[in-house]
Amino acid sequence: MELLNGKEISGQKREELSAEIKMLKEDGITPGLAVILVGDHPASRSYVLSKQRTCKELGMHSILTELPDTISEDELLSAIETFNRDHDVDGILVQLPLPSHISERKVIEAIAPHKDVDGFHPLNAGKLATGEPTFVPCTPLGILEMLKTKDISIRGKQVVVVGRSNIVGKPVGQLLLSEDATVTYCHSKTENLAAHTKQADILIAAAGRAKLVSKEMVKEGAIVIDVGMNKVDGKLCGDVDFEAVKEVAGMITPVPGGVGPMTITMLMNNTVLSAKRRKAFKGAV
Ligand SMILES: Nc1nc(=O)c2c([nH]1)NC[C@@H]1CN(c3ccc(C(=O)N[C@@H](CCC(=O)O)C(=O)O)cc3)C=[N+]21
Repeated sequence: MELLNGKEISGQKREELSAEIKMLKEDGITPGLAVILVGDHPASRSYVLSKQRTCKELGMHSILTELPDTISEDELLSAIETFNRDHDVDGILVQLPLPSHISERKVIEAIAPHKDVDGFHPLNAGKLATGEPTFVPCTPLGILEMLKTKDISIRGKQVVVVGRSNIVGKPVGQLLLSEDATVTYCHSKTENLAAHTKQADILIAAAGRAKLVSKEMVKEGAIVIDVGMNKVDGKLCGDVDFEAVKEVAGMITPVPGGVGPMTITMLMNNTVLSAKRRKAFKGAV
């Protein structure tokens, strides 16, 4: 078994990004990311701070707007609109989840699609589905980056995705389909889950259920990617029973230190991509 070390793979990618950022800055463009955090959920705050720290480390410009959870939907929408108009902001991220009185759909649709570095806007989701170049959600992109860095072949391989969320499950399947994988989606209503997961050359667990994937569900030598972020007894725990599954998997991502760091790196990647488009546009006028 080989460990797929997200921290290490992230480090290489961050060096590449840092060089690109340096070049953009020489041309007078500093990639800028605006993050909006509503409320003070401790986990959300810690993720957001980690995004801010990474921006700083890479020499990017970062803005954090913190709003109380009593804010109205309209006030949040107008904060987004301000960043839509701000020419120094290349990427806008509204940290999810949002308080229940605010519609996530409306908020995501308010972000200008060309600044939607999360890739959550329906226009960008549609482009991913039709195979047009677009902002791809950061976790799926991070998973692809890991597989490519490790020279893991995707073409013709059986990929099984457990989970069908709009932010991970659905887009990761579409992304790997565009890389010529054969993709199966499983979810909470799937009958005989293990029969499907046993077929996987690449198994992606993104269901949000601690230790859902047991050793019996994994084929010998499979690549196992764990997207789970569950809190169990105050400890972070993936969707895969790591200690057992590592005995059969060919490669496996740990939690923490696997997909999480890759997600943040690809958020930086998408913001740099957006800044490069800004530069191309600036060059054209
Ligand atoms: N609009 C929006 N975009 C997001 O991308 C988004 C979001 N909302 N809401 C919440 C989720 C969660 N998420 C994580 C990213 C990195 C780690 C991460 O780096 N985790 C580390 C450490 C975690 C720890 O130790 O607590 C690791 O896995 O090694 C975790 C979680 C992004 N999200």
